[in-house]
Amino acid sequence: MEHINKICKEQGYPIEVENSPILGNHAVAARNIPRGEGLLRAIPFAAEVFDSYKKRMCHVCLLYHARGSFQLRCQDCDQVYFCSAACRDIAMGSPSTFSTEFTETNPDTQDNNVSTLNTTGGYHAKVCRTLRKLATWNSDRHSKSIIKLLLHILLNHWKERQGIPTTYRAHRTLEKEREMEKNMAQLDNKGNDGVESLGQVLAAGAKLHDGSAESTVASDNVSAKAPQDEIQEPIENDFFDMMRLQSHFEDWDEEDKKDWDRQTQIVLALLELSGLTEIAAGPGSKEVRTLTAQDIKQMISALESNAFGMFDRSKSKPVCFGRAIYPIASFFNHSCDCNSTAVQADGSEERVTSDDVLGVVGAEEEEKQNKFAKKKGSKSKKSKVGNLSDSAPSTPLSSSSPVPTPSLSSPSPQVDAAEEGDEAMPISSENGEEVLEPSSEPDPYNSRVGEFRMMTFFAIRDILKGQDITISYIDTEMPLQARRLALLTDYHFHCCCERCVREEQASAPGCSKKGSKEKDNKKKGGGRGGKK
Ligand SMILES: C[S@@+](CC[C@H](N)C(=O)[O-])C[C@H]1O[C@@H](n2cnc3c(N)ncnc32)[C@H](O)[C@@H]1O
Repeated sequence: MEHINKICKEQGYPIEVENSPILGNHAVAARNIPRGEGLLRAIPFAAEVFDSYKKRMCHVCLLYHARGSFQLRCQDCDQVYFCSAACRDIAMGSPSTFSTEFTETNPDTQDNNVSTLNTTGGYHAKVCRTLRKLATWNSDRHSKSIIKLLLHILLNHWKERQGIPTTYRAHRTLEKEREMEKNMAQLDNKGNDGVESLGQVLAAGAKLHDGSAESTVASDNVSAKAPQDEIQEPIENDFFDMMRLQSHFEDWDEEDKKDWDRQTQIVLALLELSGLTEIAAGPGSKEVRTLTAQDIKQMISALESNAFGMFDRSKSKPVCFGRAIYPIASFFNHSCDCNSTAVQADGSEERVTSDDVLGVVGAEEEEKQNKFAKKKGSKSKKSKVGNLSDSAPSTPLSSSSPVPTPSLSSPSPQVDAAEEGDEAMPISSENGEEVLEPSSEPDPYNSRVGEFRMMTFFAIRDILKGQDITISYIDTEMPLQARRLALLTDYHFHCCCERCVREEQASAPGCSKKGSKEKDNKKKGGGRGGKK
């Protein structure tokens, strides 16, 4: 974990990842952290939308269109949709290439000043055929969505090996170019009498995007600033961080294991179709090795236990429309009395701050705010991560924290429910749903478009140096047995957090019979199988 700790330190994040035999990899406080301080910003290594929502999510910046569907798409596979020409060009390659002269008219946007830098060469082509095949495969939607996520993880690893920038980086390059363009236009307007020199203008543009301006966490006083106060560069993990995530394949039910044994050969064949069956032999290694069936099962199991849900929170009940994997965020262990929470950006205009998360609003004030939000027709500007439970707790998690419980979500019943739910709500332009016309597309150069579902963690209590930093994966308002059953069923572990131990000891001492009670319940039909 040394390299992750180095990155966190360099970027001013007050966390470290430690390893212990009992807790595995887990986040701890690198220094004392006051309540409300930002802990981390992270970008997904890969994200995947459920088939039935594919037209609503931009495949590149992960912007979700809550009211209808996007129009731009790959016409060959019809599996990936884009909010803008810029996002499409990042995935599919752009018709023009970068030159010092900015391009003429962009045929899609009719915008004369938009340059379409070809940063990626269109990596989507590598998986296009496979996605088309996968779409016609008669398998359950859960398996298909996990396989799609796996495909994109391996595609992103291939991109890493080719030196192709991540979609986030490519998007930032476009933003930077746009900024320079604006600055140059400004200079033109000022003409020869302009007060600023070309050098000054370009330097200003570059400064905006070299991370230093956005990440103004002072290197000499790291603790003085927090991600919620400044736009701090998020952590982008690599493939081998993903490979460090815990897998629980061995704990799966026999039936689930057999299911995946059968599907693994098909998965390997699909990966073969995209030339994605090889991975680097190790971090930074130029040598490669071929993926085995065991690798695939371990990775699928790791995705099941570690992926976060992406939720549409514009509805009265949050709807899960896909999964995203943020390796560093998955190192946060669970506690039923957690000390941090996470918020997932959803492309709304304003950035979330700790005030949004911690601001204790009285019931009356809250009602007023809700009314106001409804009146404006605006959706919530923040999207609390996860929430396995559709009935997300709106009441305080604990008396000291008014924060609804975030949680990891991949193996949740609600994920399936969301997939099912969409059947009743097909997305098409014919059924009267809103389709974004190119003219009304969001500005593709606005970094806030989609936000890449950037996840921000905040401390919801004071955390002392060396203490574990925890989030909650489930609704912690449930009683002990129900909490433990949920964690065993969906995450395959027996929770021994302080609160569980305390409550257990209050009723019957000892936390030694690891999960026996919950396993009994599960056998009696109280829980779901490993593969959802
Ligand atoms: C999302 S991962 C967290 C990172 C994990 N510790 C690792 O090494 O990759 C979730 C897994 O961590 C372990 N875990 C997290 N919270 C725990 C807790 N309160 N009690 C026991 N195990 C826990 C379980 O194995 C669980 O499946």
